[in-house]
Amino acid sequence: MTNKPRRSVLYVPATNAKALAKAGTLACDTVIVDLEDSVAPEAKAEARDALVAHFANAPASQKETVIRVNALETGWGAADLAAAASCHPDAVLLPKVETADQLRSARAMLDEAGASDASLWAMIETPLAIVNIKEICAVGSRSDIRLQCLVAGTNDLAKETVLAGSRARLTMVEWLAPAVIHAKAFLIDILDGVYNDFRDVDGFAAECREGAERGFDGKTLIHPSQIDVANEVFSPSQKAIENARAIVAAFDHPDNAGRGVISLEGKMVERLHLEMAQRLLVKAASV
Ligand SMILES: CC(C)(COP(=O)(O)OP(=O)(O)OC[C@H]1O[C@@H](n2cnc3c(N)ncnc32)[C@H](O)[C@@H]1OP(=O)(O)O)[C@@H](O)C(=O)NCCC(=O)NCCSC(=O)C[C@H](O)C(=O)O
Ligand SMILES: [Mg+2]
Repeated sequence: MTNKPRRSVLYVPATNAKALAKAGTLACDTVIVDLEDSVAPEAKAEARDALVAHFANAPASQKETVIRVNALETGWGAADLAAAASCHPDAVLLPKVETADQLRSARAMLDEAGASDASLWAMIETPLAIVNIKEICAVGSRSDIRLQCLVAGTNDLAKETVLAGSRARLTMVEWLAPAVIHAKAFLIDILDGVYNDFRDVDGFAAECREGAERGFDGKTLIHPSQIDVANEVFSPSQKAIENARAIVAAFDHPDNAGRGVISLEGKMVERLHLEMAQRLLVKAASV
């Protein structure tokens, strides 16, 4: 887990030069340049060339940049990883991760290619990934692997599990709950999946709020119109910030020195709440 805000994480197909140029100007926290599902099989080589050209020419930016490669098991994965390594992104996102060995292999290839500064991210989007989530997180959180973020792949998970109908989102979050729990246990960030109906602003906002309540650190996005809502929902609210400041101030008061529990506005507040308040203020300062 880092203090980096990852409220709004926008996918951009590597083949879409116009969108790539635009992405650098947008208010999203992170951009994922995609070589995988948004690129047709016959355009994979062209996408790789476009990726390298983009990184060579893009103006320097403070925005976190991630490259999603094709799985190493495909015919494109190794060449994608080599191209990604040459771009020196902040992270490489591996799709369809199902075992810890896939993380070890990708880490070794990146290190060998001189990209040991890039961290790993992993898509969780198949039933086997959920089954193996503990091992994926345990190995991934080691300092020699540096798995920083899990990303829910809700389209692939729906395809694999044939989720459909009015309760599909509810069932989806039940499927994803083990990933959220293990991400928290191993201090790895976790991002919610995409909302395909990008014209449905209310539905998107509702899904963001639900994801935040369930413990996701941010939302993956497919369209610029989704950025502002995600930034707002995944930022600490003004009310939460004021409450956190009041807790910190109360514990700083000389009358409360050495006390483990105090009363604040009619509520019991313990030192664990102080830690939570401090963490929230750090997060608020980072966005
Ligand atoms: C979904 C889209 C194909 C829609 O594209 P389009 O019809 O061109 O949208 P608009 O005309 O409304 O675009 C308005 C302007 O915004 C720019 N734009 C659009 N999308 C992006 C973007 N993602 N990043 C940056 N800029 C973007 C357009 O260029 C227009 O600009 P301008 O003309 O200057 O006003 C398209 O949005 C799109 O391709 N989105 C990303 C799709 C993608 O990457 N999919 C893969 C990731 S999803 C996934 O695979 C998740 C996971 O694996 C799973 O299993 O769930
Ligand atoms: Mg997917």
